[in-house]
Amino acid sequence: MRNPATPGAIAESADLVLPLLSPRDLAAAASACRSLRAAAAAVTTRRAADAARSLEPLPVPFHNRVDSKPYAYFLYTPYSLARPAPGASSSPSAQPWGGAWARPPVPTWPRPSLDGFPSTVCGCACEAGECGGPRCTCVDAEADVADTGSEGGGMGSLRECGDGCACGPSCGNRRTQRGVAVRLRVVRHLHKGWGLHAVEALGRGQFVCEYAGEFLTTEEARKRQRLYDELASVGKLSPALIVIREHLPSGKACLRVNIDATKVGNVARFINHSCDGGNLHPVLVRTSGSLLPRLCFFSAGDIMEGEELTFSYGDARVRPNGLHCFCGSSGCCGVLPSEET
Ligand SMILES: C[S@@+](CC[C@H](N)C(=O)[O-])C[C@H]1O[C@@H](n2cnc3c(N)ncnc32)[C@H](O)[C@@H]1O
Repeated sequence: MRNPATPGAIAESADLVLPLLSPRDLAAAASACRSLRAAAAAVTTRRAADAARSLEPLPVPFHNRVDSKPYAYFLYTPYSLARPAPGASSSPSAQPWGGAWARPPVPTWPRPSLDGFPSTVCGCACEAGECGGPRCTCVDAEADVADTGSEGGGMGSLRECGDGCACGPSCGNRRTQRGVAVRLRVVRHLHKGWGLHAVEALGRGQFVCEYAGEFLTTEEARKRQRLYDELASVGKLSPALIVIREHLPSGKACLRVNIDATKVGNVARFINHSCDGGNLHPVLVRTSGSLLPRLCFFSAGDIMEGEELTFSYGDARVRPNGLHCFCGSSGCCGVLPSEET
């Protein structure tokens, strides 16, 4: 029988356990012995190599020339998750990240029901290649953005095929459903924390990523926002809770969607604010058969290799404890817009 105290046996067990640990617990384990220190260092290196932990078609590495943080810790989801009902099993609290075993790329298809509601079975029955065309019932003639690269500011809208449609994963009317297919990296900034950058040049109107996280009720979103504001004001947290409001032509809010990517999210949680509107165009995507819309980002214009990806978080309301904005744009308000809950 193998001696469980030999370095080989320790390394084997470490590879099962260490990827589940938070950075603080990983550091504690590393201080126990030499073998664990080496195993923990390897986990850190692998975490820094892919923020998306093989859950996207391409890896998204961290890059830090500012301080010694190798990566940001959070749980990854490629698509938004409905928050479990009170009493039901809660959202995951740990997820293996940085193990030596090669995880087979997770298929981005079929996606689970995005909003936790049973999918209504409406959809199109187009012939192959006809989805998105004039006869496709998934296309909304009223939608204001066929041109998702419009630079007019505001939020665009788009309709895509979904669960109830006869088409499959390669359908041309599912541009936002195949994960992050452009090369990105997460770069450390001196004053803004992490930021998301393009590693390749992007053309205008290209799909970049969805803003994925936990769908929250408004009550829960308000509760979390209060806590996040407190922690952010003392520099202990970079919150990533976004509130989307859709308005009726009358101007009255008719739909509010809260997505929190702070604890569970995807690469979009690293997108910083820019007072000039940034280079990303937010688009609400409705998928046939799903009740909740998804927030997706398209490039608002041509984007250069290496450029930081940003969008406007909203209008800055000057609050005494509002965070300082470091977007660097010529029209910078000086204060980061904060969510009015
Ligand atoms: C959605 S997160 C963006 C990623 C974040 N920088 C990080 O390190 O995880 C939003 C937070 O990023 C920071 N941030 C975003 N845009 C900023 C800006 N223009 N100036 C200063 N800080 C910014 C603020 O701390 C804000 O609460």
